[in-house]
Amino acid sequence: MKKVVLARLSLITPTGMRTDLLTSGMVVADEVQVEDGKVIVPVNVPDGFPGDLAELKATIEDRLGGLEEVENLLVVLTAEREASALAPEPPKLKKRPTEAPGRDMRPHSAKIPGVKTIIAVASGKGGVGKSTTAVNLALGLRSLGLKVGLLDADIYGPSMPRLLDITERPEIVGDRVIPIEKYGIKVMSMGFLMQEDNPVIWRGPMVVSALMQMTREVDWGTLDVMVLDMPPGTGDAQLTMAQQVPLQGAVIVSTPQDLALIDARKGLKMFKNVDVPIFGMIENMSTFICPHCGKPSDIFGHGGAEEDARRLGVPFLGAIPLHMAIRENSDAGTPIVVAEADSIHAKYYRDIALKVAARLFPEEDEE
Ligand SMILES: Nc1ncnc2c1ncn2[C@@H]1O[C@H](COP(=O)(O)OP(=O)(O)OP(=O)(O)O)[C@@H](O)[C@H]1O
Repeated sequence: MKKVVLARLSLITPTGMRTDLLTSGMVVADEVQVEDGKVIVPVNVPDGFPGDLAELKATIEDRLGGLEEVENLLVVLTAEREASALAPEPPKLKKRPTEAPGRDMRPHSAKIPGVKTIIAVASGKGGVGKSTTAVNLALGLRSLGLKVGLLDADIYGPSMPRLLDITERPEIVGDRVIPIEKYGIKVMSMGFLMQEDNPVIWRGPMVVSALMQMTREVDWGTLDVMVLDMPPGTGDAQLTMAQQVPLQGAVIVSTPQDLALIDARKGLKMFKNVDVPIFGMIENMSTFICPHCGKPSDIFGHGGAEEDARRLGVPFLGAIPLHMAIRENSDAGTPIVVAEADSIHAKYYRDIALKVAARLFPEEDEE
């Protein structure tokens, strides 16, 4: 079956290219996944690709979709270069278009059907616990009775398969991917589509079209809120995501160390530049609680993010201590908000979720 798929791909020469998809290296045979009628085709779009991405995707879908054995097909466009360079309409203006704004002053047209609100969880640098925060925040929002989706857009190292212990692959029905449900939330991650030993996505920033596929071609159903776990950092890929996804707001995760705070400030600036409101900063790994004696120690200093948030005029959403139980539960794929729902740590996350929900749904708060 894979041979037939590859043979069909070898017959496609994209407009403006001299050679077919396989010869040009745009499709690498080992990266094409074929399993029980499910076919995933990652396409590496080269720098300066002369053709039309939508047309290319449609051609591949057309040629492969006609095969009897292909039940589900997903064509994922990826690129080695700066994501912004491949944006469908490269954003020239820093500010979003202002025509037909909603009551939150964001354009209606950009909304994803069924998805009421989207919030980004971002960090200025890697390893500060952004994904752990995103997943526990999502579950905290769920515990408030909201319908929640979690989109792992951290294409450099998608962590949701590990943090939520998800090993199955999502179903593809028609041309829509069905997100995986875990602990009452709907989850989608590039990590679900890629094999661990086949790190196609890690090679470089993903093109915007791949993110668009994850937001718009996934069957999210009805969501009150989608939590978007952004890639760490403030580069072009992140900026493009912040521009292309209709975000209601962003939260920035930082550790108390100065360096992380300097990076966090870059994150704040990035969202401000594209007119996305900052809901606030979260200080992660703030105080170390000794698992033996329960004594708190401020290993990295404490309160850095809180002071910084005050200075920068953005809300401080809360501090999460550095605690073994948080890490152990993360590693076991059972986030602390569900694993130890009555613990003080789960409460910290739920308190943050409450503040975020109050910003997302202010009108319901007023009732
Ligand atoms: N409050 C905490 N207490 C203890 N361990 C934590 C805490 N927050 C995160 N961790 C641990 O720190 C490590 C990094 O966390 P995580 O993967 O969430 O970071 P990240 O910022 O998303 O990383 P990356 O930038 O690599 O995507 C993980 O092992 C996680 O379990």
